[in-house]
Amino acid sequence: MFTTTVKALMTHVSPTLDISAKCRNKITVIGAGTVGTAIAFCLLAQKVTDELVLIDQNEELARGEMLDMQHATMYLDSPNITSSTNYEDSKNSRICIITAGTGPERNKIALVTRNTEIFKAVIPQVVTYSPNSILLIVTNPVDILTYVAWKLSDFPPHRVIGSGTILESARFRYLLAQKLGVSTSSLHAFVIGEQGGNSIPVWSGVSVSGVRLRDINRDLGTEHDPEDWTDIHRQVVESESEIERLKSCGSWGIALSVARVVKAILCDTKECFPISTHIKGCRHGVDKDVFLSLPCVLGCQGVCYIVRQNLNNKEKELLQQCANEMNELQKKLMLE
Ligand SMILES: NC(=O)C1=CN([C@@H]2O[C@H](COP(=O)(O)OP(=O)(O)OC[C@H]3O[C@@H](n4cnc5c(N)ncnc54)[C@H](O)[C@@H]3O)[C@@H](O)[C@H]2O)C=CC1
Ligand SMILES: CC(=O)C(=O)O
Repeated sequence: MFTTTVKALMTHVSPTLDISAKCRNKITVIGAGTVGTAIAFCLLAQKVTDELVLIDQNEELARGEMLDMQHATMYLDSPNITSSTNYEDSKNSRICIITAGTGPERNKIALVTRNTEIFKAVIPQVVTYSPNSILLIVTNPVDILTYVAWKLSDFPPHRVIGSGTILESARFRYLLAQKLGVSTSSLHAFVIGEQGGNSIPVWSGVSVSGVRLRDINRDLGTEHDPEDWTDIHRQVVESESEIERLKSCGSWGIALSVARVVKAILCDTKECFPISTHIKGCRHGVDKDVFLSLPCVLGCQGVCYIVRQNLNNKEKELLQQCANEMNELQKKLMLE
């Protein structure tokens, strides 16, 4: 390992540490496509990790992305970046982020089936080499694939997280902030439930500096609202297809969102994010083993708490409906 030149240059003082004995923030990103690479780059640029592994079945792609990032390491405090097709290289990761998947597919059940097959190849390998890791699923449809990852890994639910509606919530906050003329950090607003068209905007909780907009406008987010604030959620839902039309797939929004989630876990910040989690038994009347988004407090163990939002009856009803539909779809996968 130590070449003659290295030995001549430095005196070796400490014993070489077993890799697992080091204090680690090792992150593995599986899927070195557009989204996986953007996530990897954000993690490095924001100095969330200094040890990153890129895994993809396409060896050349992963290597190309690795080299490109390695060439920037002098500006990134010299992180350790590797690429591989071999999961052994992901050994002892703290967090494994899964973005591996197939290309766009309009038929949801066909997409779920294809990506479930990919997960059957990926998840057991991740579990073998990083049995104590936290899984962070990004591949779409993200909620049901988070369930698939939970089933295949047999990890406790707090260690299986889906990016869920984190991006929808960021888009919601951005558009609300634009309309209100305040910064995104000055308002609170969540989109919960299932990622995509069935997502639920929690209008009853939208607030600026603690002032609830519903206390000012009782019809906010309803069909009776003359100001038509619901249009904002419509724009949130349409963002995915609009970006897909314009640049094939969004990457920066999801990448920065995921980087914040990873930082919350590694640094045990207890920050709150709308992410996909096992919501059975939360107090909104869901009794199915489904993964949907609710605001969660994240720390070094993964999901520490699910925040009990004061949802109104309509919002609870939509969440329960989502859970029932998700459960029906899950049965078709026969993973029990
Ligand atoms: N949850 C969210 O909010 C968002 C989710 N996504 C999803 O992220 C996923 C990735 O998107 P892109 O990066 O644009 O796709 P992409 O096609 O650019 O990358 C996917 C990568 O997965 C790799 N892959 C496929 N099967 C594999 C296997 N068995 N083992 C290892 N690697 C494998 C492919 O070689 C490819 O490089 C998609 O499912 C997309 O819908 C994208 C944006 C936001
Ligand atoms: C691709 C996707 O999930 C989105 O842009 O919301």
